[in-house]
Amino acid sequence: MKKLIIATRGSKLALWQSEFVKAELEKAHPGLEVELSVMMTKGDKILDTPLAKIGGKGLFTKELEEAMLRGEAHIAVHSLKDVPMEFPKGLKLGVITKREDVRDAMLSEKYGCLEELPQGAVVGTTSLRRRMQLLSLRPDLVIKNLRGNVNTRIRKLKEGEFDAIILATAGINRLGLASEVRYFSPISKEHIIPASGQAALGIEIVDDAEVEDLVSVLNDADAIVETMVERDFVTLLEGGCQVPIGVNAQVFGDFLHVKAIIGLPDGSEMISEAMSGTRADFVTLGKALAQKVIDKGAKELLERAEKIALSEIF
Ligand SMILES: NCc1[nH]cc(CCC(=O)O)c1CC(=O)O
Repeated sequence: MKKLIIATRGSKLALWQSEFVKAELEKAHPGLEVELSVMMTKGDKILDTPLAKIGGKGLFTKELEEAMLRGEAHIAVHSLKDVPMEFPKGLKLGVITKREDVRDAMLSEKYGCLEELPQGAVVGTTSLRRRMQLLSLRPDLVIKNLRGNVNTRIRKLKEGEFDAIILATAGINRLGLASEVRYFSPISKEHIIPASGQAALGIEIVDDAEVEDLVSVLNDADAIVETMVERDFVTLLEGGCQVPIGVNAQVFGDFLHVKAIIGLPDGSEMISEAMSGTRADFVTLGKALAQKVIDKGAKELLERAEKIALSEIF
């Protein structure tokens, strides 16, 4: 193969991620030409509705997948946390890359960190996972919806609509945006558990051995182990992004630890659990943790969370 085509969204973060993969592939395979094919997805067009209401995951990938299935592109680079668990026939998850910083972060023009936010401060996020964990720490906060790509969200912060906003540290670091705001403060995983797959890239590929072989140089063993555990956990809970689920696994040498939290969007009821094992347990640990929270009533709680999310919040 001489030329590999990457289907990509046009947002700054998507372009950064696709350019990164292009550069890495061209470095690993001298002589290979990699080209970006930029397209709009439904998720890029609908900017004013919370994602939980319009179907969430899949919204940002469908058009890219269609291009691959038509043979117009070979791969698509996604933030793994936005990648659905199942793929259309003919496509698969070919690569999981090394993770950036997995933590969420608080950005503000006025306050240095969560602890400094005054009573009743207005915090922007549309993620139910972030809303739940923020309100459980600080029930006094006022959570306001905030959509749009990373750059749009920072612009809205600077326009003064919010005292602070919450974004993934990975996106800020990749785009080099930390200096755009006065305060940028990553939030400890003890306070906010990140989303499944956060900070890794997932490369979706056409089911073709040559393509798979070319892109496989970007696989990261630790990221594969960690995100497998996280994705298994979410799959067993049948949680889309309409439901508040935080789950994060981390390997330390041969040791593997995972913790998760699920609950109601206002943080008033939550189930939180953790488990440890060895690295080799990565095939079972996510499922085992899911069973543990299911035994504590997680499915019923998530059903209530979903009803509340769809009816009351937005
Ligand atoms: N939901 C959108 C999204 N998908 C991936 C990232 C950031 C990068 C990453 O987590 O890999 C973001 C923005 C955000 O949540 O702040």
